[in-house]
This record gives sequence, structure tokens and C-alpha cells, in this order.
Amino acid sequence: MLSEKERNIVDYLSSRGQATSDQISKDLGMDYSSVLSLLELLKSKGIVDIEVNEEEEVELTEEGKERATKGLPEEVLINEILKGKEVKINDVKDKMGEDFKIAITWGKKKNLIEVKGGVVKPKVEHYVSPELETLRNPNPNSPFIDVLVKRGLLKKGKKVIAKVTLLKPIASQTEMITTLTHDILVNESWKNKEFRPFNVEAFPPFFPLAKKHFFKEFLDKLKDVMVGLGFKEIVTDYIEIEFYNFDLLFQPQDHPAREIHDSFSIKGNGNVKDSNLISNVKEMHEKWWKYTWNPDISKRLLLRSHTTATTARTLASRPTPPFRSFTIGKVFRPDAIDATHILEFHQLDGLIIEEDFSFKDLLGVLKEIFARIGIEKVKFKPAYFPFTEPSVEAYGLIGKLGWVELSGAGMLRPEILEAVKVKGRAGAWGLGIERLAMLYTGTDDVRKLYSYDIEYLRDRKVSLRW
Ligand SMILES: N[C@@H](Cc1ccccc1)C(=O)O
Repeated sequence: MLSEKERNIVDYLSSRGQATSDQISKDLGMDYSSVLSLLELLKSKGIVDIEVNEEEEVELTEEGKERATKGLPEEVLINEILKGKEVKINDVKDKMGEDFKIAITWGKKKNLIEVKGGVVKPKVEHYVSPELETLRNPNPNSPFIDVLVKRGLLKKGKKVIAKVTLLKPIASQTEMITTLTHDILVNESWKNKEFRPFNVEAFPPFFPLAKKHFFKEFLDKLKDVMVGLGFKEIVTDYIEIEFYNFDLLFQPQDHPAREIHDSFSIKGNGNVKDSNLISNVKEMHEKWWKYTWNPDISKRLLLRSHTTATTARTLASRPTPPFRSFTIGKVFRPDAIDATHILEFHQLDGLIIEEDFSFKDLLGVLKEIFARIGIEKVKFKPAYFPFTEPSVEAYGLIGKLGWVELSGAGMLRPEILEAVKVKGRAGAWGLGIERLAMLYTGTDDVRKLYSYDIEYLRDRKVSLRW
């Protein structure tokens, strides 16, 4: 009843009684995942007992493999470049290329060299690093593991190890057929042999397939919803000028949201080419906010603090109604990082311009967008945004969480439409994406949306239903 490979494992075990999957794979030269599935088979036949454990494993990275043969950069520096004599720092740089910095940093840290007045002076004649042995022969208990992991030369991982005990000795037996071939049929050799039965419950080898990062997949699904509703995607840069992030959006220059601690400012200035637009915006601020508008402030650079800046740029391009656009992208705000706050997050902003677009139409569109992501119950509360009037906050009823704030929205102020000379009426809204993404992907910490832990990513599933 045993295949040739199963037989080999049983023979191997009968001489020792017990072994681990690791030993079996090494000693019999068999692929590790097939050893695991063969052991499952043997277990299902009551021949062995297995106890599965996970063990820490250390593995060389590509760089680690290279260093294991050539030596660590600080060794190369001492033994091959300096050879007991001082050498000009520029010569060392030329000879060591990319490894120069690593060699100098570790050379200093380990007190092997002194760098002074443009020369590198060795403090030792020859050097063999204590970590090298671990690198050549990785052993998870070595005291050098952490430093080698930190230097990117080793990776820690987990390995499934099965401890196997042979339950009953098996007498040798006639060969079994595992694969039926043309020859076996033609020469009728199957007649006096047994067929190995298939075990449909054995674990197959695991082949992970590549897939999109789940957060990216979520963003793409939201895009599909917007495109499906007839919106055109517009993408603009993260680096923005205050003009589009604030001024064109009717935010006065002394508005608290413009203060230094509420956005990330960037050195330097940008420009607005459209001089008519600049004078319209100046007029709008001076007429309604009653202060002297300073064009220099509007030119300052910052990382955009909302994607409504993209909406502002879209408006400045003077779209002709009927017009629908949206943008999804990163925005940046200073904050303390924790499970619900990060400094860069995503927003989706939308814009609709129509000849007689109404506030009710806007609420209808928002309800439709939310319905398409599975949120059927929506309510609106009055709110304030400098660029919309009337303004609302939209809340959605989400299972056990109750009413969750989803979006800010409103009718764009006529002052803004006047400044960009767009005829018609416009609705706009902006919503934060991370919280929705956490809800829809069952993520409890916003930082995990940016995870690159492969095991974690493998198990994520994305759907537009919460
Ligand atoms: N930009 C606003 C949201 C918003 C966009 C458009 C209209 C109204 C509100 C925010 O970040 O909170």
C-alpha cells in the first residue's frame, strides 16, 4: 500500500524510530514540501504519528551570501585595502565603491580604524569578524543573529517542522503503481501490482500567487465605483502651492488651518501662470474677507493637506458643464502617529458642475456612491467648510459601529465659481479613505494598511461590502 517515496521514508524511520521532517528531507534528498505531504499521507494510513511545530529559521539574504564568501566590508578594508598601512580616504573610496560607507562605519564602531585628516589609519594588522562564522553557518542561537539581521545580511523566518514517530514497522512489500503510464497498460504489468490510492485529504504543497496589495486593491475598487458613475479621474501632484490648497478655495490667509503646524510646508515658491485668475482671487478675498491679499503667501509650497486642492486645480482649468471629476490620492497633515492616525493618508474628492445642479442632487449623488459600497443608510448634518455653502457632513450606518462620519460636502461657493469664470452650479465633497478601508478589510490598526509583511498581506481579502 505504499509508494516508493513513502517506502523510503518508512525504511529511514525504521532504523531510528523518530526523525524530523528536516532530517528526512536532508538525508533522503527530497523536496521539503513533498516530505511534509508524504508524512501527512503516512499519518492518514496510521503508519506514523506527527507533531507539527514552527521553528525560527535564519536565512542569508542575497547580500549576506555575498558577504559570507567575500568577508564583511570592514574585513575587506583592513585585510585587503589597508594591510597595516594608512591610506588616503579617497583611495579607499575608489577601491571599495559602494561598500565604502559600510566599511568606515563598522570599522569605526568596532574600533578597527581611525579617520583623521583625510586618511584612514588601521588600528589592527588583520581582522576576522566574530560574526563571519554565523554568516557562513547560520544558527538561530548565535549571539550575532540580531546584528546580522540589522545589517540586512540575515532574514528571520518560520519553518514548519514535523516530528515523526514510526508507529508500526512495515514489512517490505510489492512495488505499487503511482502513475499509470502507456507502457504499464501495454505490457500489462499492472496485473500483478497494486495501485496506490489517492489521499484527497493530504495537504498539497503551498504555492502562493502574486496579488495586489490589499489597500491598493481597495483604492482601485473605489475608483471603479466613481468611473462607473461617470466621473473622470484627475491626478495632480503631492507638492502644491497654497494658492490651490487654500486661496482659490476661499480660505483667508489668516485662517487657522493655514498655520504652520497644520500642514507640512516646503521651502521655495511656486507660480500660477494665469494672471487673470490671480487678480480674480485677490478681488474675491479683498471684497469678502476685507483684508489686503498677499500674492507671496499664495505662492508658498506645501504638501497638500486635502485633495480638494486637486478640485481647485480642476476648477482653474475652467471645465464646461456638465462635468464630473474625482481624484483619489495622498494628503499630508502633521499629527501624532497611533492606531488611528498617520501623517499621510488618502482622500477621495469629487466635483460635479451642471447648469442647475442643486443641493438635493448633491445629496442624491452621495447616497448613490455610498449605496455602491454597501452603505444603505445615510444621514446628513449641517457643517462648515470655507469653500462650500451650504455644507454638510455625511454619516453612514455601519453595522455595530453605528453612525460613522464619512464625508464633508457642499455646494461650491459662488465666489469661487465667479473667480474661475465657470458658469453653472457645483457640488463638491471629500472623504477620508483609511477608515473605510479599515472597515472593509477588517484592519484594526491604520498602520497595517501599509504593511509589507507578506504573511499578513497574503490573508487579506478586499470587498466593497462591510
Ligand atoms: N477638504 C475637506 C472635505 C471637503 C471637500 C469638498 C467639499 C467639502 C468638504 C476636508 O478635508 O475635510
